[in-house]
Amino acid sequence: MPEVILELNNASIFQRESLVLSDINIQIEKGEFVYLIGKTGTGKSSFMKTLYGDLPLKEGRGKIVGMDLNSLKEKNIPHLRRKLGVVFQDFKLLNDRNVEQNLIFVLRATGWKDKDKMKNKVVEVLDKVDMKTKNFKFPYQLSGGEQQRIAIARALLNDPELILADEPTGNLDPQTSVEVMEVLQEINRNGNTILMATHDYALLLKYPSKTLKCDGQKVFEVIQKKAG
Ligand SMILES: Nc1ncnc2c1ncn2[C@@H]1O[C@H](COP(=O)(O)OP(=O)(O)OP(=O)(O)O)[C@@H](O)[C@H]1O
Repeated sequence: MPEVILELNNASIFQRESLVLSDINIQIEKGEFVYLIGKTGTGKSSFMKTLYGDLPLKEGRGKIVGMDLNSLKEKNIPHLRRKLGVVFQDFKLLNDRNVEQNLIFVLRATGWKDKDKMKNKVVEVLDKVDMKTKNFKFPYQLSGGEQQRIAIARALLNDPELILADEPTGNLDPQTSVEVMEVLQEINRNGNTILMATHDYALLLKYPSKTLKCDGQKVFEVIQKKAG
C-alpha cells in the first residue's frame, strides 16, 4: 500500500468567512510530484496556506504528514512546519545574513544545537541544490534563481515528508524557471514528495505530472493529454 502523505475529504477552504474552494477530495502519495494549477484568484495560495496551517480547516477532513488538520492547534503549527518544507515565490531569505547563516538560523529555530551537525547539514542541503560554493554569499549577491535554490535547500533542512512550493518560479525568467524546476525534479527523483502551485503551463508541458486544478471553487484532477 502506498503511503498517503496528504488527504482531504469534503474539505472547504475559506478566507475569513468567504468560501474559496469547496468539497475538495484529494490524495497525494509518497513520492508523487503534483501540480496545483488555476487562474489567478482561484485559490491556490489559500489551498497551500490551509495545508501549512496558516488558514484553519473549518470544513471537511484533512490529514497531512500524519497530522490532523482539523484538530490542529496554534501550538502544534511549529511541529507541522518541521515536517513540511515550504517554498515561496519571493524566496523569503533573510537579507542581513549570508546563506550559511540563513540555514543555521532555521536549524536553531527548529531545535538543532550541535554545531558540527548543523554545518554538515548545511553542506548536505546546499549540495542537493548545487550551491555548495555560495555559502558565504548574501542573498542580494545572488540571482533570483540562486536565491530560490537556497530557499529550496532551506526547505530540505529537516528532511520534510512533503514540500509545498507556492509559485516557486513566479519571479523567475523562463530559463531560470527551468533550472529551478530541474532542481525540484531531482529532489523528487530522490524520493521527496512535492506539491507545487503554478500558473506556468510551459513547465507543465515540459515536465508532465499529476495535476490538480482550481476552477469554479472546485479542485479536480486534470488528465494531461499525451502529445501525438
Ligand atoms: N488575506 C485575505 N483575506 C481575504 N480574502 C483573501 C485573502 N487572500 C486571498 N483572498 C481571496 O481569496 C481568493 C483566492 O485567492 P488566492 O490568493 O488563494 O488565489 P491564487 O489562486 O493563489 O491567486 P494568485 O495566483 O494570484 O496568487 C481570492 O478571491 C482572493 O481575493
